[in-house]
Amino acid sequence: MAHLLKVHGSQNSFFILDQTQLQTPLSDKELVTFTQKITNPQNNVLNGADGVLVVNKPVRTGAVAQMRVINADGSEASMCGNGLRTVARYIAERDNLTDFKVDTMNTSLRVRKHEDLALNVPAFAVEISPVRFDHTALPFNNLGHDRLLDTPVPELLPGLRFSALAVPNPHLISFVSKEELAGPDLGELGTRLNSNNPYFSDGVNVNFGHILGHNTLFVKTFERGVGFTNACGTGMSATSLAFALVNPSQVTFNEPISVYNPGGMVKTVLHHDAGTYWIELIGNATFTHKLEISESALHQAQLDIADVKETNEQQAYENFINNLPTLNL
Ligand SMILES: N[C@@H](CCC[C@H](N)C(=O)O)C(=O)O
Repeated sequence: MAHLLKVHGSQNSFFILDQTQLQTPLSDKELVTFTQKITNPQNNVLNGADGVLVVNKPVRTGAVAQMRVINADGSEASMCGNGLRTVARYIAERDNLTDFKVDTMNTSLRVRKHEDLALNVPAFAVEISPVRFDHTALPFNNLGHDRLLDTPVPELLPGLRFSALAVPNPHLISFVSKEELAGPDLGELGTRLNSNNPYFSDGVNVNFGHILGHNTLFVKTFERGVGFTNACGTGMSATSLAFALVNPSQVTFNEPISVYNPGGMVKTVLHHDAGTYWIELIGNATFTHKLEISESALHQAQLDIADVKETNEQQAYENFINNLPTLNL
């Protein structure tokens, strides 16, 4: 029997599949088919998910494992911040570690166990880097700019200003009013830029940030390969850095920023060392269910789940979010 975990970070939900525990790892084609099926809520496996996090053996010296991120539509992302926290916890418990490195598509990133976010809400801190601003890193084209930093871009949406950061997955960010946050713009722009369009040829994660105060933000994300999500870890990290660069008087580096999102709250800490930006993302790593499935069912993407066990961690997470301050949004 193979084991899967259903997990979430700020209710950005995933299945974790540890390929090192299988007799035969899934091929890339099998991973795509399996992900598209198990994440689809209509297939009734725990209401689907935003993606599958695949754990493999490390590929770089110094890392203890590799994480691959398969989005719900089968595309592969270079990074996933909420997902990395849950994979960090999985590996920490599997290998009895507290501070180590995990390979992602472009680089190895440091992860470490953090004090619990609240009673019985385990938390991890993960490095988000490298950060790039140039249009080749996203990539974007045909907008008449090499980089966007609080730049009006009427081709995208008249009246809003945009910043673009790769961390290293691509993020487009705009700081908006309460009314704009609640309106249709995010869904329309996210859908347009993740379909065939002249600007973002590989699609882009679109984040609307709403400033709540000093070092305090709300972020809502339309995620590439997924659609609206409860939270996007790399999106909240990129939006935190854009917040500091666009509104320097409202942000202190090296001190936690509280980032609220539709699924809860995380902390980010901005660093600027030797001319290089990097971000620490701190938040819950919650395991909600353990599942068993035969290896042959996995390979054939047959969702014959042999057993599902609830972990009882979700209640503690819900207590945590019920105790967050009420936001006037
Ligand atoms: N939700 C993730 C980001 C997942 C990747 C994204 N869909 C992409 O294609 O870049 C996060 O928590 O960072």
